[in-house]
Amino acid sequence: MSATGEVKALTPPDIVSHKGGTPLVCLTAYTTPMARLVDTTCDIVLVGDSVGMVLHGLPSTLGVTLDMMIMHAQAVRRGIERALMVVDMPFGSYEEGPEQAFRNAARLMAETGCAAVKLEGGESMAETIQFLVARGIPVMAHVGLTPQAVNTFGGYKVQGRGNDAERILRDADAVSKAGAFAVVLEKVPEALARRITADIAIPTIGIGASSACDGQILVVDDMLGMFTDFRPKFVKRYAELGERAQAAIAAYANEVRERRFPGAEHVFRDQPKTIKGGEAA
Ligand SMILES: Nc1nc(=O)c2c([nH]1)NC[C@@H]1CN(c3ccc(C(=O)N[C@@H](CCC(=O)O)C(=O)O)cc3)CN21
Ligand SMILES: CC(C)C(=O)C(=O)O
Ligand SMILES: [Mg+2]
Repeated sequence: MSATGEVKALTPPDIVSHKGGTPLVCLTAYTTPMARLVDTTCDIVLVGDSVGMVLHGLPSTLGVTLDMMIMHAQAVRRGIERALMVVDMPFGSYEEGPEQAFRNAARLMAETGCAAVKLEGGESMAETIQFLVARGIPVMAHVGLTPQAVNTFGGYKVQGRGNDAERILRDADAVSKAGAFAVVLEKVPEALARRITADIAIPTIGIGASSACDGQILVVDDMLGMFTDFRPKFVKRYAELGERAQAAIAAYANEVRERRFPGAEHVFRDQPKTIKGGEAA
């Protein structure tokens, strides 16, 4: 807290300082209320393009637009005080080249107040990352399983097994040298995650990449048991909010059908009772 009572927000250099130290705690959020819950305990809040699958029912992240990301990021911004807020650049908004990436990343920052952007890709995106960082846009990279390339991979498969490990290592090294302040490592074998984490200068944030990483990230709806369309091996359910919600909805339906809801305490009468202070019930 500062003298004005404001909480100091974490910055990309604060995140880098965790390299090799206390693991970074990261979760997604797409709405103001969830951002408030996550902000109190997490270092990084990611407005992920997973929002398309989790909240909009899309079959992949490929249909997510920049306007969708801006709207969710604006909502999340209102719920954040302390955590570093990062927004995913959606498919098609950065791959053409550094200029396109800068134009759209600048829009994300200007219109949402986010502190950084995330984009998928390794060696092939190094030039773009360098271009953004040199112009004041902090970048989080994302290598290994990059979901926007699901059609190229032929599914959400483990990346970097066997001889393929060198490719992921080169990708992680390239984004680190290009100036990214952190890199998400998704669905890679533990030994490779350990090697990359030891080799590169920036924190590795794992999702399905073992505890060898410098931090962890999950989709918050997955770990709360609110998104049940698929359940990758790397997700641990810390709650079953989906089941709890289903049970509450069923209880409401029963009470409505049996005329037990609304009850006397939920009903307005013709003559309001005057309560002390003059407020009518
Ligand atoms: N809710 C949610 N959670 C995520 O982690 C997530 C998204 N959405 N959307 C964007 C990407 C997609 N990701 C995914 C999606 C599916 C699997 C998955 O089903 N994996 C299966 C095996 C699939 C295969 O081998 O083809 C698994 O059991 O891990 C993994 C990561 C990670 N991201
Ligand atoms: C799972 C994280 C890393 C992500 O990219 C997303 O939520 O879109
Ligand atoms: Mg994403």
